[in-house]
Amino acid sequence: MVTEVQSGRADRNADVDEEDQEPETDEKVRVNWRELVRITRGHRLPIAGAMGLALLGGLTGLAQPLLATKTIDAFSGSRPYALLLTLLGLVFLAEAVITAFSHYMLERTGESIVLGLRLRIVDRLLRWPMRRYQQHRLGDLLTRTTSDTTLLRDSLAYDLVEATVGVFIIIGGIAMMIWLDAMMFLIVAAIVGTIGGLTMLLLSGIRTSVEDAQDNLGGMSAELERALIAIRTVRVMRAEGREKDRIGRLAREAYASSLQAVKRNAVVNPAMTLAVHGAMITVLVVGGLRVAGGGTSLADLVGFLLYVTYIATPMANMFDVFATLQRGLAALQRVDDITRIPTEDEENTRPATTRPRALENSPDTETPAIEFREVGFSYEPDRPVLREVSFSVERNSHVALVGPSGAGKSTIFALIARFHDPQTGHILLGGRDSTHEMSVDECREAISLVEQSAPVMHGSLRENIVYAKPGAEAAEIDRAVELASLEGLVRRLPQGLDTPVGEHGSALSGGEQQRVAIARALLPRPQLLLLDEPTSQLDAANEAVLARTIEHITAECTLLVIAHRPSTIQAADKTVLLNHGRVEAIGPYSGREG
Ligand SMILES: Nc1ncnc2c1ncn2[C@@H]1O[C@H](COP(=O)(O)OP(=O)(O)OP(=O)(O)O)[C@@H](O)[C@H]1O
Repeated sequence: MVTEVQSGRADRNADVDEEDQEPETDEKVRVNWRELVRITRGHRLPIAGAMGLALLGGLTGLAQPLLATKTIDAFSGSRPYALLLTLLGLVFLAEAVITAFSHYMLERTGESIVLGLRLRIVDRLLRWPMRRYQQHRLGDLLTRTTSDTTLLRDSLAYDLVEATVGVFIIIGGIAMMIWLDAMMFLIVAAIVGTIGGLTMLLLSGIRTSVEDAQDNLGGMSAELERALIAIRTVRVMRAEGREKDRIGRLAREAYASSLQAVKRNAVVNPAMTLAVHGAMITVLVVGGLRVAGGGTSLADLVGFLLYVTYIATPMANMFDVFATLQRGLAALQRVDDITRIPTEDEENTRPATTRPRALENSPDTETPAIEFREVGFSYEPDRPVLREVSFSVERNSHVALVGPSGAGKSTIFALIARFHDPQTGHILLGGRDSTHEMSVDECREAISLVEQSAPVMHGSLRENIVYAKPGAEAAEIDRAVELASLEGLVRRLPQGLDTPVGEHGSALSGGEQQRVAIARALLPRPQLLLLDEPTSQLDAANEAVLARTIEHITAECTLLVIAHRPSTIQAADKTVLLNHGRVEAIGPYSGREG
């Protein structure tokens, strides 16, 4: 076994060297319209269907000026026109129905694309490696999940609809205009092309402004979240005004960036009005002269003008599409930046070398529940937090981890929970190298963790306790409640286990919150419980309850506790004294530890 472990260590060291050469840069990959098209994958059938309908709608629309021309011709030539007029009415109706349906289909597709994107963000955010959460602010992540995806939805739904329908109408309109009067079309194209080109140039800056605005919005949410989480401190320190100024500054920066985008966007409508009116007046003047000179008929001129007005709206929309596309790209960029980050599973691709052996089934009761062998770890290069840490926790024993603040006690828990992997040495869980022979899931299945600031979540007491095992039976819940000495609390609460505990468990005392977390941790019957004892002063009654709970736990499973109370240390079978990341002493309680 030792040889196996040692060869594993060599492998690991080789991996470390490799990782050292590959620092975590997270280079920003600039997304482009191709990515925007890529996210429509899986929705292409409804898009194609809606496009088909849009095409049909466009064709019925295109037929209208032609039918109108024919009707005018028939009317002025005193020929029967009733049939033509009925046909024109029917085509109008058909266009309305088909266009409405294709719009609905495309918008629905936009919504479902964004739904898929949101689910993907949530899934990935919940699976990041732990260190990644330190690199991002919570408020900003929430903004990316909500506000950016909404922006993207608006852009996608709008762009998909307008661009699809618009392209067909414009192409058809252009074809008809060329067919009616090619020379006049060239004049229109020159006017619209020049104004349009200049507008597009101006609009391309919108993306940066929107990205800046969304970044500032994310920053603002993060600052607001910081203030609301620490609201008691904010109020007692009378810092409301300062917080308002800080948050307000980011809000104003978001406003300034948005204003940049708005300014650029403001040119779209006047530019298009200018292009369309310019084209119409030119057509009227040039066309009028040609009708007077006999170069073209009045009906053809009316038809041509109708086509100019007909494509005017989709043309104007195309500029809007370009602007919203820039917005969509800015939002997609921010979404892409966080979904590109590999999840914990994607980082830990190394397969378990052998099937893990469930600790409880292990015939070898001599193997320690957990063993550290010369473990070295640092969060940042050149700042070692743990150095050659070696100790073991025997099965069904109670070991206290003690040492001054910053000694590395919580880091030991983080390594056992596989939030990070050691850079050197080995951690053996039930005799197996947890880093090399077990998957993250398998490691976490064997342990439970009660943090010092035990998070009690919004919901009922029951929901909190059954968190790790939602299908737990009443007897199992009762057992966990009893082990955590919570029977008294459950009896006292008006709705018993179904009483809501408030946001962050605010309806419970600190000691009760800790014991709820213990009950939650014990419910799935872990082999090893990692308990970070509260440092806060507990009154004698609460201290006695905690001591009793710890006694109960040791009868159930192996306990490794970060101990701050002499009573917890004294009750332990073994004490590991940690100082400056090194194990300074191991042995029974000596009085030195507290
Ligand atoms: N996520 C992190 N990133 C960078 N450094 C960290 C991180 N977490 C802890 N550290 C550093 O690692 C060292 C050990 O911290 P750790 O939390 O393990 O100590 P501790 O013994 O549990 O302290 P305490 O009793 O105060 O909780 C400290 O110097 C701390 O600043």
